[in-house]
Amino acid sequence: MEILHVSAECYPVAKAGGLGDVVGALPKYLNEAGHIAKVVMPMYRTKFLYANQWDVVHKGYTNLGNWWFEFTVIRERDNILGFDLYLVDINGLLDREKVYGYADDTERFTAFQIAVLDWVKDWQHTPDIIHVHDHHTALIPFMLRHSYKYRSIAGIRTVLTIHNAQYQGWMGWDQSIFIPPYDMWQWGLLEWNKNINPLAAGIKCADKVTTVSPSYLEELKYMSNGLEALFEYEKGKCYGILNGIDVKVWDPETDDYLVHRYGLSDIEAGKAKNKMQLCDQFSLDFDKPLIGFIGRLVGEKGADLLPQAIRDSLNHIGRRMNFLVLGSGFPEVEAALQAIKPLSQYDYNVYIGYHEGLSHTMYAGMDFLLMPSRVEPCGLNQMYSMRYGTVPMVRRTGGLKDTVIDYGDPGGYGICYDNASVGDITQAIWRATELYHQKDTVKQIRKQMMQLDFSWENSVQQYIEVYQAAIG
Ligand SMILES: Nc1ncnc2c1ncn2[C@@H]1O[C@H](COP(=O)(O)OP(=O)(O)O[C@H]2O[C@H](CO)[C@@H](O)[C@H](O)[C@H]2O)[C@@H](O)[C@H]1O
Repeated sequence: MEILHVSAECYPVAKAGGLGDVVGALPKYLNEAGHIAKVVMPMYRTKFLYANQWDVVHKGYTNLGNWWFEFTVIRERDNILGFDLYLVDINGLLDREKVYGYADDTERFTAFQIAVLDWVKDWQHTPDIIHVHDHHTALIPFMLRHSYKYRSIAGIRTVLTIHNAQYQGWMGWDQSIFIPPYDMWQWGLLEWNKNINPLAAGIKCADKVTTVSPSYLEELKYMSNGLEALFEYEKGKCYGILNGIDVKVWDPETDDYLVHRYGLSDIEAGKAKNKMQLCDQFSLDFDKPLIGFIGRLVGEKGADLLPQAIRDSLNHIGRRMNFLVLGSGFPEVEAALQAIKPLSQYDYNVYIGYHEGLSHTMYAGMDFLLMPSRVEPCGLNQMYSMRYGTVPMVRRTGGLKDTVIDYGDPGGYGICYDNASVGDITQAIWRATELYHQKDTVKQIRKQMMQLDFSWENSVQQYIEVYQAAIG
């Protein structure tokens, strides 16, 4: 089978979050399973672009409403990612450094999707499946099926994976001219609540829809930012498949970002060295448990609860632990986290921004990773932390519920709580502080977590079954 992934992110080319990790790994493991998987994404101006060799494979001329533009498709020459990688260049729209966050994101991603379909239409051969990810590429199933100019390729099957249903790419009907002329009888497929809703259109039009964990699929039926009824209606074609992690990238024995690498045989010494490095760098106290947070500082991740939970812990549990936060997002959350810094007695620090290398050192050097998410479609951080022997402290939701068992339960290894509230987080922090001093239990938990299998092999088989079902 040949599968073309269309995505806004792909690690290490461009990554803003977990979507990049998944699209950087899944195709590689599909190829290893004997299929042909390729990725096409926008040609942002990132380091990866300048560091590698490319061939031009296609040049096209097309339009977004009244605006006509040229686009170029290039392919990475040496297959260094383990799959064919194509980038689409559209001057004026995609030639930016960041993935998202521009006022014209709707134009950027709609033009990207049109360019991709124009290219596929003119390609010498067609893939069996076009696999799109999140709302940035979710108009493709509609356009492929109903825009007149893609009639010759309308038979290609489509799969949509939802990594995050909070963001849906809403467009006003005044922007409908962006979509290449289509069968007007089908306008209802684009619509949801009086707007064009690309994610909803993708759910309606894709042959199969997947979410990134089984629990998240269930949750979407009663909590999906307005799409609840649609998920209930379309449940027959939806599948929940837990993400894997790229165990080649995320391996404490070989991780290039780590100065002190370690494996199962020297977990304690390895983690101690990494913790020492973090404590030196961020003026923290090595002897106290180190509890960290890595991620986008947004409501979904429960990041707004962190400042109060940290303050309450330091005030009420006592200064028996350290905190280190890495992330960026809502300015008010960033400011509230910065405001704790002057109160630190060598037990709190924060790095505002995105830092891939630091995240790896943190997974290795922390004792605990806090994830108080309100919504967590799958969550990769908890799986990375376990692979690095760091105990996850998660709210029971979505993929967190599917991957972490409380250490108080049979076979358990993590710390779990039910509510995204300051009280529950503080209680979990207290439990972590207590657990930290049970050295033998911690050693045994670390060993157990590092041996858990979160590799892609299992999930890849489930994707293959979904593709086969889509092809019929
Ligand atoms: N400031 C920072 N510096 C360095 N690295 C940072 C960082 N902030 C985040 N990261 C990294 O970005 C990734 C975040 O992945 P997640 O899966 O936790 O969340 P995200 O919400 O982006 O993904 C969505 O898609 C993924 C993939 O399907 C789902 O797992 C998830 O639940 C869903 O919300 C991790 O690799 C993390 O280390």
